[in-house]
Amino acid sequence: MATIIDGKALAEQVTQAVAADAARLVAERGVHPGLAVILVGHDPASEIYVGRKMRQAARAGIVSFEHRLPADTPQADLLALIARCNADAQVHGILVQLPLPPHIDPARVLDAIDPAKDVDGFHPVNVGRLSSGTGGLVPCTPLGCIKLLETVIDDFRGLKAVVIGKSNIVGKPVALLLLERECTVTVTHILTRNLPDIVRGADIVVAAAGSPGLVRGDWVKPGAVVIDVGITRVAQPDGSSRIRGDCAREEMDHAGAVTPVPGGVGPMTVACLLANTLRAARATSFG
Ligand SMILES: Nc1nc(=O)c2c([nH]1)NC[C@@H]1CN(c3ccc(C(=O)N[C@@H](CCC(=O)O)C(=O)O)cc3)C=[N+]21
Repeated sequence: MATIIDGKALAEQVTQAVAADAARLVAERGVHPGLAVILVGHDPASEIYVGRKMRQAARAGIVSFEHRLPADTPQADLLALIARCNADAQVHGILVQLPLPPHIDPARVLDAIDPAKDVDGFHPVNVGRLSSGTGGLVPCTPLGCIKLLETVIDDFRGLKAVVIGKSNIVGKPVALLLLERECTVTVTHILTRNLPDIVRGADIVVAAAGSPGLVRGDWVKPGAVVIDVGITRVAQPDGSSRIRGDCAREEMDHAGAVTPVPGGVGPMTVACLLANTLRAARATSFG
């Protein structure tokens, strides 16, 4: 039977470690870690995620500053708010929840965030640092994937990793993190030919296509480790809905280890946001 990697439990460990470090930062340096969370509009999923981030931040001793803006907020107003957060010494991390309404250019918004406060790791400076392996803030979901993998893999060197999905938020950065650990990395996507055959060669599979049930049991080599990043709400015949990942979980008994959905990558994303905020807060009190 495949090991089920408990993302919720690991996220709780990370959150507790952040809480301990945050308390020390307050006691020793008088720095209280602060996170600005900016939500534009009323996307129901975003409201839930933002609520979860603020609740976990509070548990870790991070002060959050919530900014809820109407869906028709002009881009210039959002940029002005970001400029104020950049200048605010109480704010160490800035998160602008995505997706943004269509009249706002996400690239302009991400460019406006001070790279030192970019706890999502989406600013071009941090993207560049990740690609050159020079220590910027790393996107939360990819960081969570690596921490989950580290619970079952000691030595990544030379392992074959196949990433499904090439987004800037997950696919590309997780591929870079695996490459940094000296995996042999193949990045695939929806137009990749013979995808099942490519996945069959993998020791590590990171499924981040957003396509529920895409990865079937016979795509996965016995003993492989499968990280399921997909979180899709799908309707059930009885009218209710449930969350599904990108992997057909019931077909993965022969895998070495798999992450569940929910309770896998999702909670780790939030915990890594807290860890990044603490890192950003710490950096301001040195040098
Ligand atoms: N700037 C920005 N940064 C983000 O990190 C970001 C974002 N925008 N926009 C949306 C996505 C999505 N995201 C999730 C966070 C937690 C769970 C999570 O905790 N999921 C639980 C519950 C799932 C459920 O019940 O809905 C789980 O998988 O167990 C999921 C998804 C962060 N995102």
